[in-house]
Amino acid sequence: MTHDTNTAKAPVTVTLTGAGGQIGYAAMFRIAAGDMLGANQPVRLRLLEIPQGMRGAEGAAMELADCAFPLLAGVDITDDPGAGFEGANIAMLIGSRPRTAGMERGDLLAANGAIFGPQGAAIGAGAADDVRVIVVGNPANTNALIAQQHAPDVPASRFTALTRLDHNRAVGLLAAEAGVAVSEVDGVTIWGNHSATQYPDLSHATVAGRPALDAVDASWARGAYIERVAKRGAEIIEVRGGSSVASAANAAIEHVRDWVLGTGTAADGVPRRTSAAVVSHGEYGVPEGLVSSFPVVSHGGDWEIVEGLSVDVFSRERIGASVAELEAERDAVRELGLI
Ligand SMILES: NC(=O)c1ccc[n+]([C@@H]2O[C@H](COP(=O)([O-])OP(=O)(O)OC[C@H]3O[C@@H](n4cnc5c(N)ncnc54)[C@H](O)[C@@H]3O)[C@@H](O)[C@H]2O)c1
Ligand SMILES: O=C(O)C[C@H](O)C(=O)O
Repeated sequence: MTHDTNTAKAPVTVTLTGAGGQIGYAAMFRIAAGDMLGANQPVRLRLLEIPQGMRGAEGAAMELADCAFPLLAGVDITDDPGAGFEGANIAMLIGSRPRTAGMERGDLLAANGAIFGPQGAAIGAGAADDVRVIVVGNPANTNALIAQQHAPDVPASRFTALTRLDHNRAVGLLAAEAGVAVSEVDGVTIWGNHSATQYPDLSHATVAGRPALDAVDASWARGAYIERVAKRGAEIIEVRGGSSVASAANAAIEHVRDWVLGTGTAADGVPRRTSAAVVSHGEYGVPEGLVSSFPVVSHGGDWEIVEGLSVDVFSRERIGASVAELEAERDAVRELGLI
């Protein structure tokens, strides 16, 4: 019989904003079960809401208690960002309005952008020294930029935005087209913004060990595929009648898990890559400071952009278009006085 040593480790404090909403609800039970930080890592959950969302968060906390998760060291519920981020090691910024049919994610900038400055400032004021922030609320990249700009004393590399959902969509759709298992797909990259301009790039992807562009029709890979991945969020809204929830929660959990525990290596010893929106230092010509999606690996608790991949003219144009949109969003939030 194995002896459970969970209690020997200090709990990690995970702050979830929007904990009374859909994605928060889908995420918190998996986090408390150990899916994000591992089966031996106790967690303390901080549920941060606005007053209207407090009952939802309270109800969810009651259900958490009813699960009696051995790893759950405690749950706090608050509508005060200062208390919500105090000592936070992981901050998952989900709370904000989702788009509805007919909207682009960028249309949420004015409605949601104002949330992220005060939350960034509260993270800067009170979070733990090792805080890692993932922004899920849309438009995620630019909201992450806003939060980061309000926390000048926190290393910029600790602010990220979620494009893992796009990455997972891109992997799933490629596997289906090629008729292989998801586990046989490697090297897919999402570049740019979590928006309709994003570029799911198969230039360096492989399917069962062979170049993806040989395994599927290249005109599909550089046409309908890109469109389908980039507009998958809208497709879900259309079919489900509401924006993605469980797949978004799953992607956010995978993003944090890989960030903290590492992306590791495949059986052949090659580092496993994924996609995440991180602050650019000018890699691949993306202007410094923008929060853009890149091919990344993580080890030692830090994301590292995979450099040196060849970028052909087609890819260069697609990346450029998405980055131009990120620049326009940055300029718009400057105009609005949000940064
Ligand atoms: N990046 C991605 O891949 C991705 C994927 C799916 C959804 N999203 C985005 O995630 C966000 C949340 O989606 P949802 O379905 O959970 O929405 P939801 O409406 O179900 O829940 C949002 C919750 O956030 C709370 N909230 C609002 N302002 C807040 C604040 N200042 N502090 C704390 N909480 C606050 C609300 O009270 C509500 O309970 C949306 O912006 C959506 O577009 C992003
Ligand atoms: O598309 C949306 O508005 C929700 C989310 O960003 C998604 O990609 O599913």
